[in-house]
Amino acid sequence: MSAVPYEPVADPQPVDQIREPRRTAFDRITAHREAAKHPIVVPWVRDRDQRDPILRWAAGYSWHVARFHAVRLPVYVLRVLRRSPVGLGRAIRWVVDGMTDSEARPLRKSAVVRDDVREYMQLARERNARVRHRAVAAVVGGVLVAAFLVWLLLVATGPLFWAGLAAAVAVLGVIGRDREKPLITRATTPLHLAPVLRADVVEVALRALPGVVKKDARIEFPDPVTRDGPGYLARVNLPVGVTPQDVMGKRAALASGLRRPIGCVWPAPGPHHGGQLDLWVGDQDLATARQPVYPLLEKGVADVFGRLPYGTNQRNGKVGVQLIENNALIGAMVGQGKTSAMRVLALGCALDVTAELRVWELKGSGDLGALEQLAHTYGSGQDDETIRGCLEDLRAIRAEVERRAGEIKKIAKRSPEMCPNNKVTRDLANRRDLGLHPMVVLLDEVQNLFSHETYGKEAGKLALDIIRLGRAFGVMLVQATQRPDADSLPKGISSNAGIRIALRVMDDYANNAILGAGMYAAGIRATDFTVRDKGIAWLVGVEDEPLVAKSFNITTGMAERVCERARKLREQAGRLTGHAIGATVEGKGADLLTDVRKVLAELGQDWVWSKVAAERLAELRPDVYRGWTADTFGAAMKGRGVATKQINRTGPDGLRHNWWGVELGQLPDATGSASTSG
Ligand SMILES: Nc1ncnc2c1ncn2[C@@H]1O[C@H](COP(=O)(O)OP(=O)(O)OP(=O)(O)O)[C@@H](O)[C@H]1O
Repeated sequence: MSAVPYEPVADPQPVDQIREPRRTAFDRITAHREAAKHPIVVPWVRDRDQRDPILRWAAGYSWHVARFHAVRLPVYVLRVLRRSPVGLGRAIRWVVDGMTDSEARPLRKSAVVRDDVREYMQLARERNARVRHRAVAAVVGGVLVAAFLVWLLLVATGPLFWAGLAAAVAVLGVIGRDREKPLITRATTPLHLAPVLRADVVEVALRALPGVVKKDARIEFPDPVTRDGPGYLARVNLPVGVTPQDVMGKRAALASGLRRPIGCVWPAPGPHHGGQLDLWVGDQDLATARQPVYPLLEKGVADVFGRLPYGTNQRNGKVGVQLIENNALIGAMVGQGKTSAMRVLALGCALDVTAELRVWELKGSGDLGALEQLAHTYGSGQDDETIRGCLEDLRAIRAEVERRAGEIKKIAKRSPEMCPNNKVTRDLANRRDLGLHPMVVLLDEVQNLFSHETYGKEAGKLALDIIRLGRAFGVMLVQATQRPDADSLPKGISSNAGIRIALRVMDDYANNAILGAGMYAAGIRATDFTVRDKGIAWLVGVEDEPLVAKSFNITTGMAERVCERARKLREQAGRLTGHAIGATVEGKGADLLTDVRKVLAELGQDWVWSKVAAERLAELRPDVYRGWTADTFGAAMKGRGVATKQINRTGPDGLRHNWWGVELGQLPDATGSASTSG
């Protein structure tokens, strides 16, 4: 940082004695010229993502209201009929009362009792004048009513008569309505509307925080409280020595002082100095506020090198997460939305056809099952077999990181401009020949891996190596855990994760284990979230400052839809690999291993080269295997746990070749127990 140049001021003055300069017309014009221009059309009308949900809501709301009242129409008719005689009585009474000036009658009586002739005469004159005016109005009204009755009884026939009668009854029903019981039932009960946030309310709430603001300490509002998105922003200069973190640590007490739900109250450091607080108070609790739908649900693709859609913040603004060159750790108590948070990131990766996904959901719930159709490796379960599969995959990924490091080194030597800082770039990732595409490894309920008696230790070491070394080479680990303790989450793993996401956690230990040391003390507390706050998390490492966001709520059905679209995109781009190819085969009602056995039986051999197998499979079931190459076959077999190997045999051409293929002995036996080798 360069030093600020110092030039002595000719005539120094203490600043507190300088008078506020007078603003000239030029100053004011300049201020307007530099002023932020308000948009001509309100932004939500132009933004499809905001406009469509509002229009959809308006249509849905109108439809609900229309149906609600249509069903109750007969009840409304009965109510009006019942009240119409009362209405007739009321109308006659109004006329009589008006013509006799009944409202001033007590005054006239009082004047008579007091023998006050002058006052009585005065009141009598006023009554006569009033009654004269009212008589004119009554005559006009009476003529109109009489004309209406003549028309109704003598002229109107058929539907016109009934319509006229209904209108007359409706008017009388409305006049005779009971003030306690409305004629029309409400179709909705609006939410309690939050009161406007005022500076004095904020000040009272801040002063009431236990042990934060001393009595008589000054609290200032540099700007007036303003409307900011769906809430209010109060910028506060806290008393000297008090920090925003002191307030952030007492969010629940602050919410109590403001008389709002805690999910509406979001204090954060202000932009100008260390004692400034930006208090944003939402109209609605973040847990219940309406959220835009996942933007890539129906169309669009993502880029792992850019920001992947994650969710929305308190202001309903979109929050994206940049995974490339990062590793992510997600932690929370059971059932708060860890897997959903992981899934929303995974869907983004799925929609980048270049990204290879390796998915290990180590609970066995199938929550990430939608990704199976496009994942290079996939496992679901907490049994030893799945954990071992995951470990083997980590070994392969570790080796892949090594290979990529060598590849990058070669490229950097050959043409340094292609990989600045010795890192994978989008251009390098797009080149298939280099194999430097993004590789995203999802490990859900990772505590089941790291605390495994046999495989846990090695898995922890491999994961740590991958986290430390893989970033620059496009390999990223996204892990989720519900137990961030030392046994279940090796220390280096949490401290090396660049992106940390904490949904509701139990205590400060878990909070800091996921978000990083000191976060709880700094007021970044995922302990403040309640059971209702599903999907809401503190995110660290996504922006310069920690932020709160709610992940897009994606149901299993939505995830399936997105993944089906992603699989098609990958098929078109020829980017389906490994397990996904096997899954596609199964999706078309075939079983790869059974078909390979058939091919071997047809050939009368106990081995087959991949190239030959691909051709024979395509003849066997063209709808499933058409277009397969030796590589496709190798990847698909690997996805089924059978690695191809080099087989040195004489072919039908009489020549000997050492090509890749599989042997019958490698295939799992009929009972399904794998006898994998190679
Ligand atoms: N962004 C969200 N908005 C609304 N509801 C959500 C959101 N994210 C998750 N949920 C709800 O929270 C519940 C739990 O989600 P999820 O299975 O992802 O949690 P989890 O922490 O992985 O649970 P477990 O510990 O049991 O695996 C689900 O019913 C889901 O609908």
